[in-house]
Amino acid sequence: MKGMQWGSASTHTAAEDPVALLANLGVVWEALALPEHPEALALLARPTLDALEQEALLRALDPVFHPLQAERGYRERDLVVLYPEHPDLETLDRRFGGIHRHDDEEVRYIVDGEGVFGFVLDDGRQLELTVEAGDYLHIPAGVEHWFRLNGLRRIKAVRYFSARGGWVPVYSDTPQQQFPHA
Ligand SMILES: CSCCC(=O)/C(O)=C/O
Ligand SMILES: [Fe+2]
Ligand code: NI
Repeated sequence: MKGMQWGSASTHTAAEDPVALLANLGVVWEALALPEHPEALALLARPTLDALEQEALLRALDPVFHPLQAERGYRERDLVVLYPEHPDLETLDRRFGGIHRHDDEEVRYIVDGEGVFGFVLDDGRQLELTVEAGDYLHIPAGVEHWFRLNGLRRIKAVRYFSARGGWVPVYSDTPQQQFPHA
């Protein structure tokens, strides 16, 4: 994790551990080392990947996927590749930038770049985590969260699914607090 920040209306103490607070919601954040796989590292260094390159990268990352498949029952995986020139960046920003939840778990393994996941805690406070390559995030169904790109405007993340389509955003009317955007 690259860092975290609290929402403007979320009083907190320095002693509070955001990962522990998120664990109360069932959110799992873990550091999961990227495989030392020369082909994967070469593909990860590319700004964009075509369909064949994405599949090659997913196969190279299967040593991470297979244990998750056995342990947590994920059946499929695909790749999100966002970069400054991506044609749908604004649409995706709007789609995921608002507070939402999903009817299925949201499981993301960040393999390149950075992104910001925000959460509404069970006491209503809000915080953001800046995630980076090697971060594994599991958001249970129903947890209110959001996602935005940071100034880097670049991320590659593997999405793991038990069932497809259950993670369409269901928007919440919880007002989103202000976060000082670095
Ligand atoms: C980096 S994954 C893209 C964002 C996404 O899938 C989601 O649901 C965010 O909440
Ligand atoms: Fe989401
Ligand atoms: Ni503080």
